[in-house]
Amino acid sequence: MRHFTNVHDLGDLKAAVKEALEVKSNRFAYKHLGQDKTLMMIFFNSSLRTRLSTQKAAMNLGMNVIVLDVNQGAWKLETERGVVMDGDKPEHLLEAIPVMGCYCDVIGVRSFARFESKSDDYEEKILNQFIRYSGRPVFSMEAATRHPLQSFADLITIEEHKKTEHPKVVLTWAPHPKALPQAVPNSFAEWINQTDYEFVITHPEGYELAPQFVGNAHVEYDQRRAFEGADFIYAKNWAAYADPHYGQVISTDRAWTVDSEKMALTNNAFFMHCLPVRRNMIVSDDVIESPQSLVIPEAANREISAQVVLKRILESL
Ligand SMILES: CCC[C@H](NC(C)=O)C(=O)O
Ligand SMILES: NC(=O)OP(=O)(O)O
Repeated sequence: MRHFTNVHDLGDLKAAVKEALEVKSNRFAYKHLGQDKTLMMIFFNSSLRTRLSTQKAAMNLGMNVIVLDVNQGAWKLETERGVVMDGDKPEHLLEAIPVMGCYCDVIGVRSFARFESKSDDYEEKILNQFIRYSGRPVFSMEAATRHPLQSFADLITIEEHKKTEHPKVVLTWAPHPKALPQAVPNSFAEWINQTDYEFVITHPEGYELAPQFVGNAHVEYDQRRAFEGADFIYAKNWAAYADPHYGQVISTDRAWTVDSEKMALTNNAFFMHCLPVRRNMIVSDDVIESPQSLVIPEAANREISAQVVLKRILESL
């Protein structure tokens, strides 16, 4: 595998999950793969889980790791070609990217949607420049439209905990005071649509995700009806995608907060969230603290999803 940016890069998902569970049970068995190889992790945005789990995965594989927070310590980067650089940005991405590629063997990039241009975001303008100009294998640590390392960890977690072969999985919007990217819900939908689960997406009108990600999922505007009989509840906030409200918060209705009363409508469902989560906006304290909450094992599986991705990239070098 050269690059990892979406579900299709992993090929057969059942095989990928099987490999992940093997790695999970013997995670230090592959140190030879990463010997004398360097991972460079580049962050345009904040991170806790991705930063720590991906570094841990690289160390499990014997890799050296360099972490760069672009907006803290590096030069502010111009990303637009053709701009006269007489402002506050002393360096262009088109030099910085190949330079960074000189110092490593594999590059991970986090670059969220900027909500300035839907086309720039949905064409993955920043991530694709790293793929085009770094000369190295590149994987997404959450880009503008997807978060594949998270979605792979989510799938591993569901496969580890499902009680039926074809569980009902519900992706529910929940309120948040800030305009958050569509990357996590897009990616979760893209991955779950590749499974044979029953998949329902529920959100207020106006929060429809891009059709390419919704796929064959059933969209239900009545959250309570969506929760009926569910086996997994995956909560996440996202800003509006549809024009003219792209990137905007059009609701902070806390009637959509996931609480025990709503969870009682489900088939004793597990609760999932990628974290970080705003308690009592997205989910009530008692639900995220309940025995049905998988948020911690879900976060732990980020080390495993990253290790499988890095392992496959190293095997292809
Ligand atoms: C993993 C989630 C990262 C980011 N969350 C925030 C709070 O910016 C998001 O919603 O995409
Ligand atoms: N879920 C996730 O990617 O968390 P961070 O944003 O903390 O990396």
